[in-house]
Amino acid sequence: MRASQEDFESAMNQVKLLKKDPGNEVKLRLYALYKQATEGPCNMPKPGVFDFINKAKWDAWNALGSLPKETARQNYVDLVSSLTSSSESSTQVKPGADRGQQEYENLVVTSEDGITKIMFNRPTRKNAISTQMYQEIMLALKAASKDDSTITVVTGNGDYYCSGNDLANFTDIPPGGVEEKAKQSAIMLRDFVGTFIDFPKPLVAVVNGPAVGISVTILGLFDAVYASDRATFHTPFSHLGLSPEGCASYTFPKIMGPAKSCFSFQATEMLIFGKKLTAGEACAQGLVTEVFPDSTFQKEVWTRLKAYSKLPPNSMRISKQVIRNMEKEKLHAVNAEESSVLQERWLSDECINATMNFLSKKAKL
Ligand SMILES: CCCCCCCCCCC/C=C/C(=O)SCCNC(=O)CCNC(=O)[C@H](O)C(C)(C)COP(=O)(O)OP(=O)(O)OC[C@H]1O[C@@H](n2cnc3c(N)ncnc32)[C@H](O)[C@@H]1OP(=O)(O)O
Repeated sequence: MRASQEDFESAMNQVKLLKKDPGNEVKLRLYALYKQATEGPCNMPKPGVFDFINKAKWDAWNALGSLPKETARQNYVDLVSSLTSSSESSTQVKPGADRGQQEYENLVVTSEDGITKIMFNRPTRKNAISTQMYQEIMLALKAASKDDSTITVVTGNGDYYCSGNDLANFTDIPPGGVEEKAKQSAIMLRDFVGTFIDFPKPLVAVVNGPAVGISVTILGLFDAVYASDRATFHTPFSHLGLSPEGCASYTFPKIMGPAKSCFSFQATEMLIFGKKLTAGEACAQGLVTEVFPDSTFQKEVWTRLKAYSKLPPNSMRISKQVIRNMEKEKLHAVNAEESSVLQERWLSDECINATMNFLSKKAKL
């Protein structure tokens, strides 16, 4: 069932009654979804760079791209519902409380109905993963592995699931120079992927829109992947002078390969030639569990997840161990090898030129 006009209006009223200021990121998101739901794609001229407030609003609305009005209305209702429930029955997880520091800057993490939801929250950058965001995702996963929830879900805010590594990560060079940056990044990447390999509870990706790069490769480490039919799956490593990570060099041929072969041309077409798959194609290849029409995606997926979250948690955790443990050692070895190969790749002319072309706006995928 989609959110009706009545649900939408009721959500608008609830926003006015919120006891706690939800913060600027969420307010911008509410604004953008409201505009998209009522007027469709952004139709305002872009404000000047010094008109900060209107520029931020325009960016947020424009970032929703061609998201259908009905989906925006549903997302608005879902967001308001998560805000009202987080201030009432559910817990808005604040890792800062554990760490004695601030909340996540690039994620919205909520825990409700036995499900911890980790939502990428940089919609104006298509949820590209900055260095800080890699750290926040690792922290959020570690917290989720110990909390009371039964299932952990990863999803994206806005029209994208995630556009992969933030290419601006290449510009933040420490005093030790680019070699030092590559070394630190390889360690970070290995730890990041390792957190997914070792994650002890059922881990589900709710892929709300296009997914790129590392956000695609790590899907092979999830226990279920539900995708909207707007989602696409793209690993343009050769276009960027890179090579696969996230254990995809091992998991993708295994997932996509025909039963009698140790090799899969579908996997190589994705990982070497950068072929972008539609959600339907990714499902046919086994990378996606099930595809849903975008208009009913959120409703159907969350109804199903809520039912799954009521299953006995220990049984689910043990089943995951039984299914995954035999592979863990191999996955850690693959992860170490992929990270070490990338450490070299990041210093190559092919990678540096491709990254600079993107950052100087000469090229997109
Ligand atoms: C020295 C070594 C350092 C290494 C550090 C690495 C650390 C770990 C690495 C792990 C390995 C990961 C690999 C990958 O993930 S590879 C994939 C990388 N991703 C991309 O190449 C995507 C690039 N983005 C695009 O091509 C397009 O933006 C996209 C097709 C995703 C969307 O296009 P669209 O036209 O719809 O939207 P915009 O381009 O206008 O996007 C809005 C703004 O967001 C910025 N953006 C989007 N994606 C990224 C990104 N991945 N990195 C940085 N910025 C991104 C985009 O530039 C727009 O910004 P402006 O509004 O300022 O123009």
